[in-house]
Amino acid sequence: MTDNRADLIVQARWVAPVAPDTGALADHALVVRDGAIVDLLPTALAARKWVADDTVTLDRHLLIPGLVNAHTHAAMNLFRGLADDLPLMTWLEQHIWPAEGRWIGEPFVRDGARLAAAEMIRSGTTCFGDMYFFPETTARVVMEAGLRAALFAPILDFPTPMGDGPDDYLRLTTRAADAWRHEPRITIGFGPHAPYTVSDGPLRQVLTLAEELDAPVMMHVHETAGEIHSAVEANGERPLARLKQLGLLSPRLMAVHMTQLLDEEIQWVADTGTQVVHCPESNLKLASGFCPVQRLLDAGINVALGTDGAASNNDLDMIGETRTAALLAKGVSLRADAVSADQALRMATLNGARALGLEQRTGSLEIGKQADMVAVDLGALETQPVYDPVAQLVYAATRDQVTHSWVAGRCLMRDRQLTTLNAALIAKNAGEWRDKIARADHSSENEQ
Ligand SMILES: CSC[C@H]1O[C@@H](n2cnc3c(O)ncnc32)[C@H](O)[C@@H]1O
Ligand SMILES: [Zn+2]
Repeated sequence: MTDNRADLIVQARWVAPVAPDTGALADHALVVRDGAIVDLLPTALAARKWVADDTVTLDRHLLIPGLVNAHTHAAMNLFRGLADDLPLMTWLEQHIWPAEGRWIGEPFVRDGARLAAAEMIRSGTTCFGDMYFFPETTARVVMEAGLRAALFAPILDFPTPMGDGPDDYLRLTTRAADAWRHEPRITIGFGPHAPYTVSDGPLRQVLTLAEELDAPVMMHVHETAGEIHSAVEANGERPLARLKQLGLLSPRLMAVHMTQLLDEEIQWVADTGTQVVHCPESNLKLASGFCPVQRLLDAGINVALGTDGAASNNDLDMIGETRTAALLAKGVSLRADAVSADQALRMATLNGARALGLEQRTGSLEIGKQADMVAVDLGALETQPVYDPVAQLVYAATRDQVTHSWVAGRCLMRDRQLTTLNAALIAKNAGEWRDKIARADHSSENEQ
């Protein structure tokens, strides 16, 4: 093997590596060998230095690290639009949990995760953090799609279609972690659902097992003011204080939502290195509240971005989510410099990878990392003229301008054509699920 052999060179009008430098490099080429990035250099030099099997020239495009959706429930794509315009607990208790009780099983999770995987690839996501039932079914879809994911197996106090209770869920998670430990594109973690659905005993077991297996933990925390009020009324303690007491606050924990935070609590999160996942559109739609993102960033906390599931967002569009995060932070802090375009892109990429424990593999276009990247065509009229490519991506571009996607150097979308998934079949299956679910909903209405 000669030193100058490469598998792929992508020559782009701009490359935004996110790290070590922010901003965009003009007319640069990224060189890939054996799935990893081996060089990033001016295009004019690349042809002299490297010989590649395949060269892709993208002369209107911005090449960025693949977006990292740090919190979603992929299979819930099949519940998109099932229950809208409701607050969190009504939405969950009266609509989503009954629907999950009726429909969740491996076929639902397989078809829902495929629909989500196709949507994610088409909108620039290459890696996601997922909390949902039957995580190994989702893992098989991730492998088929060519994506990368950290899958958090649910832990709850009560029975569900996946198991009888905490002991069952914990057993399933450890078994799955063992089964997938050699697959570099899959990480299995623990997903204790929320402080109000998991009691202290199982939470202590999650902590012990996660440390033993060196696995990440994901939990919905301080999503609404109601969650805090009920906890204080029931146990005289705010949920975050309880998690701190149990020893759960650490870099291993991804605390999702975090809309209700006292100054003292922000300090605990910073001191323990706890990761925060901000889901602005789900928080807006369920009227849950606002995460104080700029205050968290100022305290040195790693803040990642997630869409949450398509049943509460209602899409898995990380470009849209990034824009919402940047705009909302300005409104909430009354500071126009809060969450700049560069910071927003970092939250949507490197911060997500860090939160998921995948920072060594993905999240930026740095030599040695896996070649997880997407190209966005900024040549459209709607994104002309281009003064600052990163600002244009965050404030003006839309997801349909994503043209190419690669994970570990493998192409998942070329010129908007999916290469690993069958879009027509996925859409057909989604329609069949809709018919079944709507028919059942309709007949139960008639019974009442
Ligand atoms: C235990 S699997 C995941 C579980 O979480 C539910 N869910 C989806 N979105 C939210 C949210 O914003 N807050 C709390 N719980 C949520 C989902 O329906 C599954 O039951
Ligand atoms: Zn969620």
